[in-house]
Order: sequence, then structure tokens, then C-alpha cells
Amino acid sequence: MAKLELRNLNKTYAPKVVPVKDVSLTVDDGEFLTLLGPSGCGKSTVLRMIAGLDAPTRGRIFLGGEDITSKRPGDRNMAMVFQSYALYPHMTVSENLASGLKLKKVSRADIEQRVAEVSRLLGLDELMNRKPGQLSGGQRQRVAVGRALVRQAQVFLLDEPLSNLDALLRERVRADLKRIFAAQKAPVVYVTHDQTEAMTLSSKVALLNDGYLQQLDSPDRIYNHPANRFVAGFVGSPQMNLLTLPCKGRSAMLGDFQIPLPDLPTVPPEIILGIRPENVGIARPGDTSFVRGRVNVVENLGMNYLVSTRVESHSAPTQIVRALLPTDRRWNEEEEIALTLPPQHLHWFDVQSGDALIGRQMAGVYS
Ligand SMILES: Nc1ncnc2c1ncn2[C@@H]1O[C@H](COP(=O)(O)OP(=O)(O)OP(=O)(O)O)[C@@H](O)[C@H]1O
Repeated sequence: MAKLELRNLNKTYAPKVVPVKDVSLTVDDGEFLTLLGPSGCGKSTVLRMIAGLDAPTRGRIFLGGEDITSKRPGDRNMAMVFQSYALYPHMTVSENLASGLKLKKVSRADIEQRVAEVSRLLGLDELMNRKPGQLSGGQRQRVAVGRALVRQAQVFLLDEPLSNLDALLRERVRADLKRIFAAQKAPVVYVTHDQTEAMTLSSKVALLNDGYLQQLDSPDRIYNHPANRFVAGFVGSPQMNLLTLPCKGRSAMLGDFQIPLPDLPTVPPEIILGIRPENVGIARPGDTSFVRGRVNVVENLGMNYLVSTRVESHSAPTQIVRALLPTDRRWNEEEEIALTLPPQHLHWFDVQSGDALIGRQMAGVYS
């Protein structure tokens, strides 16, 4: 088992196509790292460089302290699971599982033992004599994972393995993957653009945008302490409210409501205030600190209403604040509403750079 380390990894395809820019990170034994980000941000390119399918333009890759940057894919002892399953259609499940080991000239007894172990672990025993064409999508995906597990690789790489499954099946297989990889000792690198997968599966998330690593942190810290405006807006559904507000004295102005600013060396003319819809509350009788607005739109999400509120004033542009509210009270459009913004749930970002202004731990960003 071995630690995987990427140092200042860059990939340039053409002068203007630079999908990966200076990415550094480590994945320890037993760690499950997710590369998360929007389409085209460079996730698959990072994974392909780890696998050896693409060469970095600059930077190095280490496995267990050994520089493997120039090693051929076949010599890296990594197992990869693709979105497309990549199973042999003419072979049975059992033969598919065993095929990689046969090529490596593993003894017949060892192959039988490992295939039986993985089959038991993944619940494939009933399916061993079927061919991929006779399996459902979820079953095929389990076989694809089985092919990787059977190899006892030093690193597991998974590229959007659930994206071909429907929503219900995705949830089930996601739980299976969590259980299976929790039992593995090797580092796992998992690519997805689905934040729920990243948050539920990972011990560590690397959030990429435009080829740059935005934050490398635990799912909890990514959610509760986003390093910048991009991370804050990308993670969380419904999305965090991100309001650009004018500053006056030591306050940000939301309509006529004054929100005390954090302790900053200088007060900027404008600042971005972030608050998640689930943290916006309804003022109770006796509350003195609230912002008044009018209900703009009400969306029924089943468990909650997502209520968009218009906050207007003579001196500042109109803002929309979205709140996730219980369904025990109905809200009508244009009704007056008083919202609370608890100070402990406020995030502040610089308008120019987008960086978080407080609570950011730079040391954790490139750990
Ligand atoms: N072989 C290539 N030649 C030129 N450009 C490429 C090549 N492979 C990828 N790219 C470009 O690099 C960028 C990153 O691609 P990559 O596949 O890594 O993104 P991704 O984050 O995995 O996206 P998705 O979620 O859509 O798969 C994209 O703009 C893509 O068009």
C-alpha cells in the first residue's frame, strides 16, 4: 500500500488548452479522494495522468515515494473503473473478473480464490455465468468494480462510474461503493461532477475549476468553510445565497438592514455575503434583528418550501434572498416576510478575488 502524491501537475494540449494548472495533492492509504468540478474543469485529465494514459506537461507523480511520472500504465499497478464499464461482452461475469489476473499469469488456484472473494463481497454469486448483455446497468457496474478489486491494485481510479445509472440505482450503488472501498487499504481517486457523490463517498474532496485546485479539504470543511466564492456556489443544493452588498461604516447593507462586517483591515466599498438557504430563518415575535422583504416566488420541494424574497430599498439595488422553510406555514407571493440571518452562518468573500475573508485556513488548501 502506498501514498499517492501529485506535485505541481500541469497539462497543456495546445497553447490555449491548459486543462490542468499546477495541481498538487496527496492521497494516503485508505483515503477516498474525489476530484469534483464542473464539466471540462480537468478532472478526467488529472485521472488519466495518474493512470499513465496521458503524460503531464510539467510536474511529477509519486507512489509510495517513488517517482512514477514516466512509468508505463501497465507497470503502475493501478486499477481503473470507467464510466462505460469496459467489460468483455463475449465473456461471462466470472471470466470477466478473472481476465486481468490470467494476463498477469496468476496461478489458477489464486485466481479462483480472489474471484470468489470479490464475487461474495459484491453480491455477484448468482450472476457468475451470465454475460454482460444479460445484466442490468447496476449489475454491470458492480462487475466493472469487481474487475478492479480482484487485481489488488496499489491505487484505485474511478471515472464517473455511476453516471450511466438512473437516480435510484445510483443511490444504491453509491452506498455499495462506500461499503466496498471502506474495506480497501489502497488510495482511491474518484472523478465526478455530482456533489452528492463527492460529499457522501469521500474522506477528502479536491474541487477543481478551470484546471485550478480551488480547495482540498474534508467534505465537511468544503461545505461549512468554503475557501472562495466558487466553492461556496458549487457545493450545496439549493445554492448558497451570494449577495454583493454595499458597505457603509462597519456594516454591509441588505436593503436598509445593517449587517455588521467581520473584522477587516480596511472596509471595501462592496462585499459578497454568503448564507445557505437552510440557515435563513423566520423572525419570531420579540426578535429585533431581521430583514424585511416581500415573497417573490415559492417553490415546493416536498420536505420544504424554497421561498425567494425580494429585499428592496431606496438607496441600494434590490436583492433576492432564498430561504428553505418548513411546510407548516404557507407563503403567498407579495406577502411581507421578516428573515433572520444568524451571524454564525454568514460567509464573507472579497468582490475582486472571490476569496473567503474570514475562516479560511490556507494551510489546509494544499495539504
Ligand atoms: N486530447 C485532448 N486534446 C485537446 N483538448 C483536450 C483533450 N482532452 C481533454 N481536452 C480538453 O481539456 C479540458 C478538460 O477536459 P477533462 O476531460 O479533463 O474535463 P472533465 O472535468 O473531466 O470534464 P467532464 O466532466 O465533462 O468529463 C476540456 O476543455 C477538454 O476539451
